[in-house]
Amino acid sequence: MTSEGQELLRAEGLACDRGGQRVLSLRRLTLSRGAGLWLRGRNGSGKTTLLRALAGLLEPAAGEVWRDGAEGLLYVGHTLAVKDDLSVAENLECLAELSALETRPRALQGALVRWQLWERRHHPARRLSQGLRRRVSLARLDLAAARPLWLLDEPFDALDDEGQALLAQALTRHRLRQGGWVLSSHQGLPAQLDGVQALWLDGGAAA
Ligand SMILES: Nc1ncnc2c1ncn2[C@@H]1O[C@H](COP(=O)(O)OP(=O)(O)OP(=O)(O)O)[C@@H](O)[C@H]1O
Repeated sequence: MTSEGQELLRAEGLACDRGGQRVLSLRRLTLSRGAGLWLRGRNGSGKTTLLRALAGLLEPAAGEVWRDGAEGLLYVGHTLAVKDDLSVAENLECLAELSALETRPRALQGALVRWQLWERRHHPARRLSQGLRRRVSLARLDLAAARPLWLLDEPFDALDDEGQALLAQALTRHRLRQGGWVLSSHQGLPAQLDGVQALWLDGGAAA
């Protein structure tokens, strides 16, 4: 049994190096169940580095990251892992399998419908615009309800207003079921996400 406000993620005294240089120092970051956190900062300020460290994909030079639960996390990187030769539906299934997410046909169908990809489900991904490719990548969020922690690198990139609204809905639903997320975004977040806590990174130190 989990309850609102219970800590989902904590990092303390974190320092990360890339190419032998210190690119991130962060005294403390916490995320509670039911909360979201928006990482902000200029290009190169360390948003991707921090997300990868929080996901356990990058070993910090110092400090500790603590994550709640055996239920795990979902990390969605900025690079679109969408394969040109696969159809929209095949790509989603492949992404779900790679992340060991739900792959039952009904769940996959529901995700395609929700992200308004159903009509294009047989199209090869090479025919998709960048924004539609981003939707294919993000549709896996619908299959990741059981992962309490989502870490998303620039998920709003290339999305039109409708795509942004779909993502905002997915993020809100996750908070309502007591999941939590950390995402980076250069652009302002849609109005549905007003009030989300922001953390500014400043290339080496977090404000
Ligand atoms: N593989 C790497 N080798 C060396 N330096 C790297 C590497 N990856 C990132 N860096 C450096 O680490 C710093 C932080 O990069 P990072 O990608 O985390 O920033 P970011 O805030 O996500 O940037 P952006 O807004 O451009 O996506 C930058 O100075 C970058 O040049």
